[in-house]
Amino acid sequence: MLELSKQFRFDAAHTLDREIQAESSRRIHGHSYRAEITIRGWPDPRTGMILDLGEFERALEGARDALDHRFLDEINDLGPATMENLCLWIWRRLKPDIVALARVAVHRDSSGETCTFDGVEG
Ligand SMILES: Nc1nc2c(c(=O)[nH]1)N=C([C@H](O)[C@H](O)COP(=O)(O)OP(=O)(O)OP(=O)(O)O)CN2
Ligand SMILES: [Zn+2]
Repeated sequence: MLELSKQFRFDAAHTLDREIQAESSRRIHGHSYRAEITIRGWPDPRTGMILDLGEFERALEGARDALDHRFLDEINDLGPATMENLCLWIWRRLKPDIVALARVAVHRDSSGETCTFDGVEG
């Protein structure tokens, strides 16, 4: 099998309830995120592609628009705006349009943090 990935970046604000650094985390603050979306499959013999990158990009646009320059706390079906929930949210958003979806990773490069979801729940 082959894997093909595409990325998009988004900047967003949130608050977070946590046990440590509670006060600063509860204040509205922002992060720069990079989402990396991976599909898995075999190229169509005629086109040589698993999925045309143009179509891939179009499928990602809606998710990016819904996250970029947003206050993540206001996204109803996200839950606490953690990297984990962002991964799950992006997966749920893309899966209906991208059948070959294999993995969603959310990175915060400035702090060296990554969360990855491969579609297996629980
Ligand atoms: N398991 C998780 N833990 C935490 C998450 C998360 O998404 N998943 N997120 C946060 C917060 O977003 C927090 O703002 C990050 O805090 P921290 O890593 O402590 O770093 P700073 O507050 O210094 O933020 P900078 O990214 O350096 O600006 C916490 N935990
Ligand atoms: Zn934060």
